[in-house]
Amino acid sequence: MRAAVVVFPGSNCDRDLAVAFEQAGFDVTMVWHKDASLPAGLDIVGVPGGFSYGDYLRCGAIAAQSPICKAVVEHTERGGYAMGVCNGFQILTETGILPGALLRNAGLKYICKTVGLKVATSDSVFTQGYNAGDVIGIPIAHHDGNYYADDKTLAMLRDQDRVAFTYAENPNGSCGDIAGILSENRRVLGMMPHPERAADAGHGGTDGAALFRALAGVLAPA
Ligand SMILES: NC(=O)CC[C@H](N)C(=O)O
Repeated sequence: MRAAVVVFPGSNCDRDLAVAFEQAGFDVTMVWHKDASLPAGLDIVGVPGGFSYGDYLRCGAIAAQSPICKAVVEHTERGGYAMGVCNGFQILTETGILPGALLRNAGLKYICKTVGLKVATSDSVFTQGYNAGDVIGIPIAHHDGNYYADDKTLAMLRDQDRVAFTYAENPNGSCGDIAGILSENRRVLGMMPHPERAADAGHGGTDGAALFRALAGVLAPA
């Protein structure tokens, strides 16, 4: 199984995401933002957290214009799997791969703590290792994690069962307590909390590991 992790100037969770993929059994290739293509035979691309391009303009806005993001868009348009964590989620919304936007936290402060995350659907390759309704402990670390979408988009996400995770206690003002969403074909996940920071006993929590294990279970060659 092959995963790629995109690296932007300012990414700081790229290695963590790579290790989480590796521990689940993926071979991982790091891909630089200036590369115009993804490795052949890829099973999933990870867009990591961090401060791409210093968060200038808007978090993820400049990264979304990079050569590699054009390749990520094409990969998802072909039905390829992708997941974006934190800044990666911001980038996926800026590319238009996922709907909505991440605004400044309602309290205008950077928040770094472990939060209770409710699994809203187990119907995806990312969340099938959990039961809907499970509350898991996953760290957040962001100042722009306030998910916004207009009412029509929120209704569509709910109707299509595309809300992956909600916050048990909303830390940032996100519409509908939304912490993570799925694409229409359920093959792209964007989430603000960091499952790769709770994927190993050394992290102090392992609730994120089931996400990577589930992915590996589905994407493993038969
Ligand atoms: N951990 C992250 O990816 C941070 C994302 C972004 N720089 C923010 O603070 O909102």
